[in-house]
Amino acid sequence: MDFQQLNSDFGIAKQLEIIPGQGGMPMIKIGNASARALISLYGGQVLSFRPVAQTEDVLFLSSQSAYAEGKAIRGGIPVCWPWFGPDPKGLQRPNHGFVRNHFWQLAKTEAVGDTETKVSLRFTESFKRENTWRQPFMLLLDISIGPSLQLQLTTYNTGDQPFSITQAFHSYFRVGDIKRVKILGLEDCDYFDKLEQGTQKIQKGVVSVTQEVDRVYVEAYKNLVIADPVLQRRIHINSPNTSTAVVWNPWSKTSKKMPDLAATDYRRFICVEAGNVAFDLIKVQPGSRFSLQANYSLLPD
Ligand SMILES: O=P(O)(O)OC[C@H]1O[C@H](O)[C@H](O)[C@@H](O)[C@@H]1O
Repeated sequence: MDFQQLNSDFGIAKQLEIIPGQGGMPMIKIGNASARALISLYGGQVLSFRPVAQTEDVLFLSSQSAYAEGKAIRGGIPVCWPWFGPDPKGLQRPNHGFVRNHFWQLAKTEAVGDTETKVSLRFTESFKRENTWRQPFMLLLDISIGPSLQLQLTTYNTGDQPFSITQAFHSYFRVGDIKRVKILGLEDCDYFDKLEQGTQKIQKGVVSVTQEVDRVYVEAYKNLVIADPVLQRRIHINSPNTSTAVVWNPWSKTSKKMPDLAATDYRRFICVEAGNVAFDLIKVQPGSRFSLQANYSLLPD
């Protein structure tokens, strides 16, 4: 990786630098008047986002994470595409698709004054991909680092056949104490409980997490809030083009089976994932595109 060339093509003085990160992987380090952020080209993954007034990161990143080709980075916001969860065809292809396990290309960087920095990453069909995904495509991930964190993942169908995808921003949010967190905005929604073979249930009241959870909420609201009384903040998640949301925390027992999480890490994060998951299948016609968007902002609790 030629960091000098990357910086000469994409660096922005006093705002954006491409650095060798963990495992020598290229990472984009951003600092502007609004926030600090770190984005990995491997996985096209935002690893850190911290508005300047905050002492704690908005995102959780595991200190035990692997930074190795073929493995996903545990934390931040992995991109799940072109399927969410296990391989829909049962062909043993990776969980959550393949783009979180490959390098993306840096396509564009831009400073909007000194308060917002924009980065666009590209993943094209010419990249190494699973040989069982043959549909031509191009993915563009637009990231805005400002007072809030904004993501837009656009899928372009560049072939002559339609294809269908599921997808998600698998966001790991840093919380003060999982047992005291409340997730607002899913009240009365139906959900599939993945821990009980997908049994359908109804959410009564706000979501609190006191044990392992793995749920796909359907007809979920576009605005969700994680209320965190310990860090005294609320994380607002807005995702206009989705009708599903996933809530996941592995808790102590399942965490122990995960080599890239420390034993007590489950207390410090919650995954609330905006996406088009399960029955929210998106069909992308030849020559057309679809954008998954999410906006993450903070307010005091
Ligand atoms: O370990 P990973 O492949 O990153 O998946 C981690 C988790 O992601 C999602 O939240 C799924 O709903 C879970 O079933 C899965 O365990």
